[in-house]
Amino acid sequence: MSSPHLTQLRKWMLESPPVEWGINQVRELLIGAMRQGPIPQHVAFVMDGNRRFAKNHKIEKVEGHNLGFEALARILEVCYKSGVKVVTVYAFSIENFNRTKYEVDALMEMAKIKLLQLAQHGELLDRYGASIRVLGQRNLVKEDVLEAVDRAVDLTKHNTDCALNICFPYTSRDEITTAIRNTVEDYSKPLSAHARPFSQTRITQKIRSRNLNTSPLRASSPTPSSTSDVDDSISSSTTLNPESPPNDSRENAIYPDPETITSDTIGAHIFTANDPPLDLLIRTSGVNRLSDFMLWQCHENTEIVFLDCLWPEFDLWQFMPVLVEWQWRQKHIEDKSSVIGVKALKTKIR
Ligand SMILES: CC(C)=CCC/C(C)=C/CC/C(C)=C/COP(=O)(O)OP(=O)(O)O
Repeated sequence: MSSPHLTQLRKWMLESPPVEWGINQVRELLIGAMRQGPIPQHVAFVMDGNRRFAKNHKIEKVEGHNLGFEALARILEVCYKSGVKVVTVYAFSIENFNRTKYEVDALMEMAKIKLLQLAQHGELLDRYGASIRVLGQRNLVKEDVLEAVDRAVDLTKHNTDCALNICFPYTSRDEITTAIRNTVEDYSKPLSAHARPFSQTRITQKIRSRNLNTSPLRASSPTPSSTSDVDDSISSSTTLNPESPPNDSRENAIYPDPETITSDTIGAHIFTANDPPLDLLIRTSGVNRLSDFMLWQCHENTEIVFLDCLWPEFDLWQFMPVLVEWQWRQKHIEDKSSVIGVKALKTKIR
């Protein structure tokens, strides 16, 4: 039998109700088995290889992207059912604007239609309590697409158990730059009277001034010290009068001290600030690069996995071995840290 006939026969068999039922049972069983172990809380996907898949199957590029969307819907179900809380996907890189107008328009149209479909006929998202969030440069997206995207976000915002982060249009460098810009903006604003942290110096001055007025030990009070007004969390341009209300005029303004900026400060401005740390990042299509995705989120224990299959082919069967390996490594990390913990305890006891 010729190959197209074989493909057709295979498709027909796989789609027949008893075979489909059997496959679904096996899927449920495998997901149930995976749930017995630790589950990554945050998984990211670079959904690569849609056009190559289209080329291999002699279909339109746009059809390849459509099949890519179906693969996303399938794997979302697997992830949420397994217990993953946040899924982040690279749907459109800022670099993708360099593709032909035809393809960019098709991808934008797809985002518009599919996201609304996902949110409106929300069996999948509502079943798992998942909300849609869109991360990226909104100002690069046309108004009509933005409206649809915002509507999809709005329709699912009541869901708080899980999340689908759609990076669109996104690059990590842009995300990090935005986070730094926002941090600088925050640090350029004077602290308002109520937002000011308790300054050690200010408190000391206040106590001293009270003592000067009321304490019988006034004469023995130490003379005002030479401590500066600037403590370790704020910087000021003038000396504070402890009794005067803080004044936010330009010259009296107190600014947050840039020395207090840490990676946590920048991290709090990153798009995924409130999400669990990224446990697993998977890229399909045999390309071993991050392509400016999740550069900030990848930490010392993020597992990065490159798979050869093309994104439209990606399903539970490709995901499961990755997850099992992640669980195995997790166990290894836990064992290692408990050995270190025991060693540290023994050293302390000695
Ligand atoms: C709105 C939404 C969530 C859409 C999801 C649809 C989807 C899978 C989008 C990915 C688009 C994209 C640029 C994929 C990369 O494959 P490629 O086109 O670079 O393929 P290639 O590597 O074979 O050239």
